[in-house]
Amino acid sequence: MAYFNLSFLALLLLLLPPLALLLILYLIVRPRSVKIPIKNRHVFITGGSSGIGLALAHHAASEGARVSILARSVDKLEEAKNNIQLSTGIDVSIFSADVRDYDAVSKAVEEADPIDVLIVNQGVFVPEELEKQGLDEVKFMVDVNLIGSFNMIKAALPKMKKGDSVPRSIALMSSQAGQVGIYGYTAYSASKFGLRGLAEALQQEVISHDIHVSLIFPPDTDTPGLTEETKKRPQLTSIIAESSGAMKAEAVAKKAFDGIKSAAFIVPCNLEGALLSIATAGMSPQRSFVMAFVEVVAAGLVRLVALFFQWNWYNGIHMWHAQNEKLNYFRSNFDSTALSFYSLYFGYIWVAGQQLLAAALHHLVHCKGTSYTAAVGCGILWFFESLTFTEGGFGYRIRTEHHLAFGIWYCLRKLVFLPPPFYLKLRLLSFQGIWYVKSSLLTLMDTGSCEIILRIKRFGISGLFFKTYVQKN
Ligand SMILES: NC(=O)C1=CN([C@@H]2O[C@H](COP(=O)(O)OP(=O)(O)OC[C@H]3O[C@@H](n4cnc5c(N)ncnc54)[C@H](OP(=O)(O)O)[C@@H]3O)[C@@H](O)[C@H]2O)C=CC1
Ligand SMILES: CCCCCCCCCCCCCCCC(=O)[C@@H](N)CO
Repeated sequence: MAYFNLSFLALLLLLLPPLALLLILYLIVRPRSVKIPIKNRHVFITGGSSGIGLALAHHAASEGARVSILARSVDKLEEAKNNIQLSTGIDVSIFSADVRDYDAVSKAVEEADPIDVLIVNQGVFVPEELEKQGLDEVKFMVDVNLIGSFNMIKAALPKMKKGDSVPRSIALMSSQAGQVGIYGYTAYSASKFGLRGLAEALQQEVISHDIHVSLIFPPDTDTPGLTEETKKRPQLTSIIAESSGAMKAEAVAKKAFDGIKSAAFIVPCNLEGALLSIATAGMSPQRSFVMAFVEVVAAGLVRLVALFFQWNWYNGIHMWHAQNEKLNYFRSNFDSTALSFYSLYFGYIWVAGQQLLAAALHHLVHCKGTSYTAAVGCGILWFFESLTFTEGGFGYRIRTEHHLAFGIWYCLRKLVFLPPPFYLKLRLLSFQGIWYVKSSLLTLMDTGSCEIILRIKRFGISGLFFKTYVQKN
């Protein structure tokens, strides 16, 4: 009995602090939780003719809202209007305006019904390193994403304040790149970080009018905008952005509306987004006492996870540059016709030396017999290849086997000895592999002094291999 009482007491003592914290948070979180209705309300979406905005419009219509969309292209607006009407039977009002043009935006708001839910979603993104990017593009992103949002909100606010006594919402489409700066997104991230300042301050200004601000943070989302973007996105931007995966526009729209309806200030869209939101909670309001509890309790741990992400990203950036340096070295050496064979020859010796050194170091550090043998084996194969490169058949026989052995050894080495990000390293590896094959072929073709016969031959179960036979004229 006494034993039971004691353990009961211990349990109570253990539970008391978290329960007390929950209670305190329940009492203090501000602004208070509120529900924003969508059905029969007027939802106005900028950038509603494409991608996430279009998915938001569909979603709002399917929940029985009256929907208006604003964008520049009338054709795209008409098409969106017809699509939504066809699938939901809801009539959509369309407004053609550039958010950068305050007068045009005011006119649209004037013509529209009073707005209950304003979703400022328009956005443009042209990723590039700042050094290469034109200032016109920087200004373009800041103008459309940030100043355009100011124009829209400033135009809509007076009428929104005067509405009936039902809670209203202003939602802003940010991006996970608006929570953490990402390589290639200096201007884009800045424009989206700007929205956060706008939103935090605005919430304090409009709370007394029962208007509630939401900030939505999607990861990469499959939209026409993203398709365009990925055509010119720096490889590193993609590698880092991929840490958060990709979503469908409909899924983002669903998360966005869940957030808007519960008047959440921060609206993450996936698991990484939830982590990111806890890591960057800062001084943002939090209406949910449960989420507030998670933020308080998990803060230290999530910060640690964030630092691991940074570790991963900076390693990726470092490796990418190292790889690029090698690439440039070979490229510049391959350019000259006379030197091309020799540079390839020296290039291989150089790599062979590297491999042998790596193998030796590896052995010193790990003392693992098998990987040592494989590594040395590969190194020797590299070396042989470099010696026999200009001799024709022999070199290429070795090359085939060496590629297989090298590939397996490399994968094993990456898998066993180098922890995350495995996929990142594999990417760089395949990048390197493809480059080796491509550049050697290109060089040989460039010289014009040799005849190339490219044969694809199947080796039993080992798959497809490229064999190149070179003969000097
Ligand atoms: N796709 C993604 O990976 C992610 C996107 N986001 C954000 O989501 C939002 C929507 O992106 P997404 O759906 O991919 O983009 P899309 O390019 O597919 O669509 C953009 C929409 O904005 C409109 N628009 C663009 N410029 C203006 C302007 N100056 N004035 C008025 N309307 C304009 C476009 O119409 P028109 O050209 O006719 O004007 C279109 O309707 C953006 O704010 C973006 O930053 C956030 C995270 C990830
Ligand atoms: C505790 C820490 C957890 C960290 C998880 C971090 C994941 C961050 C990835 C950032 C992805 C940015 C995508 C931007 C997409 C976008 O806006 C463009 N496609 C343009 O539209």
